[in-house]
Amino acid sequence: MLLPLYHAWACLCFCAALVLGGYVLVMMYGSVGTVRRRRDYEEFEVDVPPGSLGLPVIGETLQFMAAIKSGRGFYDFVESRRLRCGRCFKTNIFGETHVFVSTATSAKMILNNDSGKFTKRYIRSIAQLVGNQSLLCASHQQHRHVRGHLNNFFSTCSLSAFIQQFDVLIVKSLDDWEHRGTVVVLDEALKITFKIMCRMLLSLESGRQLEMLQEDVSIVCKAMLAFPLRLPRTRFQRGIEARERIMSALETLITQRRLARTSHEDCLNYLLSNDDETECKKDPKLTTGEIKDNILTMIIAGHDTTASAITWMVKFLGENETVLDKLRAEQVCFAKKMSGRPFLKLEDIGEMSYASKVVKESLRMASVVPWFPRLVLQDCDIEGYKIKRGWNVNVNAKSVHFDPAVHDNPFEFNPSRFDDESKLPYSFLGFGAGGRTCLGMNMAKAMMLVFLHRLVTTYKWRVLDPDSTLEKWALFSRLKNGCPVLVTRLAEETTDALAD
Ligand code: HEM
Repeated sequence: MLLPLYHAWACLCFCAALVLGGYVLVMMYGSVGTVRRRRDYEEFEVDVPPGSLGLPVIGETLQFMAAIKSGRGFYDFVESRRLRCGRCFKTNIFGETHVFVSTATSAKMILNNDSGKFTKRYIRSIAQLVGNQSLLCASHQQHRHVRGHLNNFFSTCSLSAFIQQFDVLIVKSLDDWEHRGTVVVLDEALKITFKIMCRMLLSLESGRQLEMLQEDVSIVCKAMLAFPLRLPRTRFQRGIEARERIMSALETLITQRRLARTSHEDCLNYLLSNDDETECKKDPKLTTGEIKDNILTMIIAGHDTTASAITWMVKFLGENETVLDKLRAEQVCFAKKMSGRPFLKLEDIGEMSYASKVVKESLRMASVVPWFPRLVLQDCDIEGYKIKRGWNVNVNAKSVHFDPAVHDNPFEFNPSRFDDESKLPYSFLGFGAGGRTCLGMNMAKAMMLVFLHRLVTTYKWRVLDPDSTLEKWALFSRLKNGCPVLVTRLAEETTDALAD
């Protein structure tokens, strides 16, 4: 998840390296002919994955940057090499060897990590922003400890308490869409998911405190894509300052909660309530530092991803009338069934069979987190090739999602492909897999389902701009145009007809 960020700031280094690159190239190899011989030699190595390491120093960084700049995203870069070299290939980006794998079997081996040969990449500048006790940066031991506590909170029973709150918030947010006519879905979804995350984590719903937090989180997110230069007014330094403000606001909130001993229905309350329990040597409570770093991590990891996923889902549905009709029929029937009961419950979500497949199919097609980077800790074999310690291996989720050998007609938006429960394991990687599977997976699915239910039973919409260009240098796969749609309220006769 962090590799794209690393590449973002590394691109600045790269520009400087470009100037030096030509010089170094000539100095190191003397002539272009020598460079060619080196590349030819690499291609004939038998036991390492195929693929070119490109030019000395700069590798294939130029091509990588061009793919990202094109707006089609990094997938183009990976896909052209996959077609040429096969499902396991190597390249060199920003001076490091990267191996890309795109089979469900390799995904299983790397993400499950039973051999302990892989670890999530640690990037110092990211750790400075989210905190080194964050799940994204913690050591193996600390990760297990923090994850254990958070897993308990994210269990189904906590989710059940939040469904109604999601629903109230979504109904309120969707209420004024019809008066606006044109709505940019991504902008609206970002507001909704930020509020939901802050409600669920800290019981913050509105007011100046929420606005300030949103501003600061956005500064931290932008800093993740910046060159990590700690000079006054640099983007990175502004991110560090925003982090400090967030930490201090969380510190105040935690102190107030401890002093007042008031109870709230939120994640912070859950983590602090462990304060009262007898100290357990095996699994001690989370420290204030761990709590603060991970609240920030969850806001960052949860709101942008879910908002992007919602946006793609609205686009795919808007462009696939048959699927939308089938979904609307399911949801309108459902709405009639629960008439008299104003808000949704966890059990309702469990009954939304087709809608759940729509969510899954949207995540497959969108591949919001397109690849998962890991660092190789020991030499190993993948797909019959030798992989060296210190290399990066990337599980290329998007290629698995679009592999015709795994998913029939992969470019068709067809939720019914998930009717068959016995699908190849690890063929759907929308939330990752193994010990690093998305912590908020169930929560994200629930948010998407509640949103979907309210949207399709209240509105019809038309996608105004079908452009699928990706936002450049965004944290996740986000639509550049944000998906503008024209919204109109559904006529009552339509919903009545569908329910009959
Ligand atoms: C549709 C929305 C979401 C998508 C597509 C998504 C996707 C992912 C993926 C693919 C990973 C694994 C990355 C890897 O293995 O390298 C991940 C990790 C993570 N996600 Fe999500 N996520 C979503 C929503 C959320 C939400 C709502 C939260 C809120 C808690 C969240 C918190 C996290 C955290 C903390 C991690 C790191 C887990 C760890 O390393 O142990 N995500 N997410």
